[in-house]
Amino acid sequence: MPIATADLIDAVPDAPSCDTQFVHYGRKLKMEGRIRTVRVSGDNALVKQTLATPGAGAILVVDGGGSLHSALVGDLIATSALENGWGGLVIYGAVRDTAILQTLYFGIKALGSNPRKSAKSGAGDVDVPVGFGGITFTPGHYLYSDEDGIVVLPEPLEI
Ligand SMILES: O=C([O-])CC(=O)C(=O)O
Repeated sequence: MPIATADLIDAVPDAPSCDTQFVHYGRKLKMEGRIRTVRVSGDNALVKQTLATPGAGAILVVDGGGSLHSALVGDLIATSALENGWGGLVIYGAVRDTAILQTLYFGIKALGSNPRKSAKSGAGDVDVPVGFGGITFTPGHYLYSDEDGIVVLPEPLEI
């Protein structure tokens, strides 16, 4: 049973928790793992490319600038992430194909949805620190996410 984020914060009161309110789109509501990141603006080629590589249990945090104008992930990219061993997705932006996403046993948090697809130029950055909701998501740090929210620590808590 993974540690609940509320218990984690009680144990480490200074741990950063994300103020952004996300919607769960996948069936898996609890996820944890090392952080990897992508920062993009209305373009999801780097998201797709990154999630096509082995995830080794990492959580991909996608900083889409909070834009809900186009979807950064749909069912094909989410399925690819699941099949490549990613631990889950936190998307500061939109998804689509949500009826299918909710059938996947995979952690997918996003701000909302939009059926419009994103551009595919490949612009953006991979594995840079990104920030939203008052906290920084640093590649290599450890992320816990559940129904209550998201907490990050430099290293997983030893209990
Ligand atoms: O390809 C895209 O832009 C997103 C999408 O629809 C999918 O992942 O199925």
